[in-house]
Amino acid sequence: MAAPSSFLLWSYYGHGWSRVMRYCRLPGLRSSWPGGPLGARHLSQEKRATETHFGFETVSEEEKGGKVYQVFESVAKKYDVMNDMMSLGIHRIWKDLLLWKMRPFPGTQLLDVAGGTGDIAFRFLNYVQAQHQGKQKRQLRAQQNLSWEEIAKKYRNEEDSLGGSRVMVCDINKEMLKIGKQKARAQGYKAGLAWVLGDAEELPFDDDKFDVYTIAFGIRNVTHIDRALQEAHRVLKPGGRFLCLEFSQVNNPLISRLYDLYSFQVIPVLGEVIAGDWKSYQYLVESIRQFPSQEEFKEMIEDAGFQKVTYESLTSGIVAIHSGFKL
Ligand SMILES: COc1cc(O)cc(C/C=C(\C)CC/C=C(\C)CC/C=C(\C)CC/C=C(\C)CC/C=C(\C)CC/C=C(\C)CC/C=C(\C)CC/C=C(\C)CC/C=C(\C)CCC=C(C)C)c1O
Ligand SMILES: C[S@@+](CC[C@H](N)C(=O)[O-])C[C@H]1O[C@@H](n2cnc3c(N)ncnc32)[C@H](O)[C@@H]1O
Repeated sequence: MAAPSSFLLWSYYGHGWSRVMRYCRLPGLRSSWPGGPLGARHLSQEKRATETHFGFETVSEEEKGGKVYQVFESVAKKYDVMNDMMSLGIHRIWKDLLLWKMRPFPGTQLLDVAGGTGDIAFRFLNYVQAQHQGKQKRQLRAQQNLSWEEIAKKYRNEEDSLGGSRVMVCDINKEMLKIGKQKARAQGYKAGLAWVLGDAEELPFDDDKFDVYTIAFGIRNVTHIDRALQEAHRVLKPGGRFLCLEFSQVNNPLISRLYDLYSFQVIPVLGEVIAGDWKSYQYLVESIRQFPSQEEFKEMIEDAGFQKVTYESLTSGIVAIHSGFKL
């Protein structure tokens, strides 16, 4: 797993800086909050039930799911390369940090919602396998008198190499899952991994089923974030943990200004050049500005019933990891 770079350390400790500029300050880019997850209070009573946002566009709630589906259907093939290009690989460090925060134990049952092309799931499998192998080696060293057949058997047992841990990747988009499955085959991930097509707002699982629920860069795209959070709470076992990696609010004015310039001037261009898709990357940067701040999102997680809710801002608040427990 990659060690945090000096850039990351700079950014990691940047989260204490003052939050001065809350929203995008590029002229004409964002003059109002068109009914965001918390901003619905700006809409009339009548509109509140039906309207939401898709980037900076106001759309009906019925329309939003279809539009989000089209975005990820369109970007699926270029999704991984775009992430490396846009973030110069920094998204990998954020995802590693999510795993380090999770610290899964042997036997952890993980549900990765909006799991897309499997980035979190593969990291989870690498992590639990490394942990389990380390533990097995220590045990083998302690049991000096095992025969070589017994030692070889321990190494061969694929399921056992994960110590019973499993990850279920759930995503609403067939194309993203297709790319994820292809990657899993190519990289040799098989044991302890399952894929399911499903909506974060209506998860196809029983109550109290998972130890950990993760959602990385997914919840921003969901129409009813409150429903997705309630579903996360429902499917977690008592004692289970919710972890969300998502874009958040930058609190340093200078970095915020550069980040806005980069987001609006560079990212759609990269989208067009690499993926032939300006619009989807315009949606990406707009949807980031619509998402609630660290504190607002923390409140939403608490409203869904989670306790001990905390968050950590990374890279000056470009992203944050929120954590909560079902107690
Ligand atoms: C459709 O929905 C989606 C599609 C997807 O593919 C993915 C997602 C979900 C998203 C992810 C999994 C992660 C995606 C990552 C990002 C959106 C990028 C996050 C951004 C960063 C980590 C870098 C943050 C940048 C700054 C703090 C500002 C620094 C910016 C600059 C120095 C450049 C300022 C830009 C201008 C003045 C405009 C003109 C510049 C140019 C034409 C030159 C172009 C420059 C570059 C390409 C270099 C960019 C530099 C960086 C990326 C890193 C810079 C690092 C530092 C300053 C330390 C999804 O939902
Ligand atoms: C930016 S990708 C994140 C993929 C992956 N978690 C990662 O970190 O690279 C967002 C994913 O959310 C999925 N998604 C959007 N709305 C969803 C919903 N209502 N339920 C489940 N997945 C959804 C999309 O299909 C897409 O695969």
